[in-house]
Amino acid sequence: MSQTLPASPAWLATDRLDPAPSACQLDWLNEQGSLTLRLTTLAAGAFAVEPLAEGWQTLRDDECAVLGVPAGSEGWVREVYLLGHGRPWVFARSVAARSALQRHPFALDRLGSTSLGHLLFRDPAFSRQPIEACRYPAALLPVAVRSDGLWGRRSLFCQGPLGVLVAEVFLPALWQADATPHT
Ligand SMILES: C=C(O[C@@H]1C=C(C(=O)O)C=C[C@H]1O)C(=O)O
Repeated sequence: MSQTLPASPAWLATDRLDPAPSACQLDWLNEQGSLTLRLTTLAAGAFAVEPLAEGWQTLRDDECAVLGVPAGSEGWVREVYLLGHGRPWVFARSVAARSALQRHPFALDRLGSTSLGHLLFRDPAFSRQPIEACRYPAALLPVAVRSDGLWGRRSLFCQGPLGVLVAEVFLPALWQADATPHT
């Protein structure tokens, strides 16, 4: 029996999404600044990063394509929840190719509950490529937050030949929080 592979996200420029997200969702999808900073503001400081899984894995084909490495390449994978008031608001998966990290060390594996954003937005040498978005395949989410049709985005942060691909999936609890700011 053939093994069914998890769906691969269909990433598109955010102005090509059809049907289009709501204006609020598009505003978040297109956020050019640090998501950590924006979430911290929305949470009035009650923000945290919860690491879920970290380690060397075979990267997905769509990740290898963006990182410019052969399909089936290994890389460091960091999956986290970004929490507001202790609730998961965003699921994030950040990856970098082993071949690039061996040449250009980057503390992706030593962050723990420190936000990756502090590294990427601190050093001006990191440039961000255009943001893409998709309805993120539920099968690629942690079971606890698995749901069809959630909006996800990804962008590649580059520092010379080092690329860090960051994907963020916006969870329903964020839309509730954004609609009703915490009192
Ligand atoms: C890129 C950023 O870093 C955030 C922090 C992450 C982490 O700590 O793993 C992952 C995704 C990002 O939303 C950011 O703050 O914009």
